[in-house]
Amino acid sequence: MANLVKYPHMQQRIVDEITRVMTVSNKGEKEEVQEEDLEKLPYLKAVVLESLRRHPPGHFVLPHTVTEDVAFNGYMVPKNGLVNFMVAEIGRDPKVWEDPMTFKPERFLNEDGSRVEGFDITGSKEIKMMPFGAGRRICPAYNWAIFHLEYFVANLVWNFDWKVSNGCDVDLSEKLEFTFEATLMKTPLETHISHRI
Ligand code: HEM
Repeated sequence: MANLVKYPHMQQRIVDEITRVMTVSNKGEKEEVQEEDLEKLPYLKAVVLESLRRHPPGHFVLPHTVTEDVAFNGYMVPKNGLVNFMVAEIGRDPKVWEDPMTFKPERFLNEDGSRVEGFDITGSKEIKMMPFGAGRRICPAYNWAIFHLEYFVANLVWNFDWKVSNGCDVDLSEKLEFTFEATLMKTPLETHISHRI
């Protein structure tokens, strides 16, 4: 949501995309964006994926241990050695992502923007980002979480216009909160919200 407040053209593109697939009821009321509508909203999905890449809620997965000595890329990880993964760094690797620090949802879309293309969040073919981990211990709720992110962002933006508060800017810098193992905004988001008619 912070990126959609900072970049109003992205917020508007989601609204336009929803407008194309939604109907207004015969009472003139807006319908709620439903689960079955979400698959017709590729730009919305791209925004959610880009958020998970650029601002993964956890910068690490749960710690794992190796059950035997493992030689990997010239390193030896001894049996029972604790291994963690730099989730945020993986998603911001300039060797893999062009202009990685820029919030650019289009990177997940095909050329004409009609679908999310060539990307597998489970990392079963290749790992370019892993906000939910990867492999056997991947977050079992990853599909559920993505569905809820799409559902909430769609309805929040469809019903309300989110703008920066007077005199404020959106600061996207992060702070790690080890108590909850989560990443929070260093400066909490302040917005002005009005009903979208
Ligand atoms: C955006 C939301 C979420 C993110 C980014 C996320 C991310 C993660 C990550 C990184 C792991 C560790 C994977 C690993 O160790 O390799 C994990 C594990 C797990 N997550 Fe999530 N998660 C999310 C939402 C949820 C939700 C909503 C639930 C439950 C309703 C959930 C349940 C679990 C469970 C049970 C595990 C442990 C799996 C295991 O150790 O086998 N997660 N999640």
